[in-house]
Amino acid sequence: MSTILEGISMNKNVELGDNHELRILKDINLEIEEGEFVSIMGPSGSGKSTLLYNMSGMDRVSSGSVKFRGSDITSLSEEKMAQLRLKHMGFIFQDINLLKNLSLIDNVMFPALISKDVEKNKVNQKAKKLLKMTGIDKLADHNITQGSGGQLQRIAICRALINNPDIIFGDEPTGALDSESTEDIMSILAEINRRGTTILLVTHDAKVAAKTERVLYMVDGSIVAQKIMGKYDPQKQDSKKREESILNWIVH
Ligand SMILES: Nc1ncnc2c1ncn2[C@@H]1O[C@H](COP(=O)(O)OP(=O)(O)OP(=O)(O)O)[C@@H](O)[C@H]1O
Repeated sequence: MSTILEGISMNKNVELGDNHELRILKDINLEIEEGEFVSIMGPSGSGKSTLLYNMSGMDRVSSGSVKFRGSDITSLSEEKMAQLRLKHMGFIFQDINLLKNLSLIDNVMFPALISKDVEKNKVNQKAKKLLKMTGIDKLADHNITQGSGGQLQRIAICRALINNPDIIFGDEPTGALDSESTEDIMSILAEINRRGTTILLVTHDAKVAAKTERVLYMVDGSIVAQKIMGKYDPQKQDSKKREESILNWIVH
């Protein structure tokens, strides 16, 4: 397997005034392999989201570096970083952030239409295919007030997939959803991962982490432990057992 993303001695500090500096990430080294499905857990405030944003180039480390497929992205210009994110990365957040004045399918198409030289027809077809894959093709022409939280999160997943990203970053993508919608979203993400897209997500929920193949645990700005679970196969494995083993692992 080859490494898609590598963080090397990552530190993130913020100035709080009064000559006081908060160390949010402390010398973190992390490799994510192509095709992996990894979750980050840990107590509130331990630095999970900050790690995700620094690994994805949405934020910049204070020292250390991040490599995407072997190339250092730490010192890319804002414009080059934005291009890299647009072409190679997809993002899904707890706060879904869809555009109000666009239909749901136009929201999905939006990141593709920003790029130059795209054929709107092709993008439309791709968006329709994604809506079908996530089971919400009937909602294409609706607006965001006409979808449930779970449906809108599927739209957000389609939007994250429209440019065929190599890696998807999720910050609590199921955080605002009920347990049934959480299961649906995790099944969709597992399918996307099976088709080859790498996924790195932050979650508080052991049920969600149970569907991933490696769980990282952060405390106070450091990764203090990791649990290698292997890929989840719903035909062969009991997700409840995986969830319990994660909860036991966290306790111990
Ligand atoms: N720009 C900033 N300025 C000041 N403090 C910050 C900043 N960004 C993050 N922090 C602080 O850094 C710590 C880690 O934040 P982060 O959001 O990464 O944690 P988290 O583990 O994702 O938390 P949660 O699970 O509650 O979302 C928190 O104490 C947060 O308040």
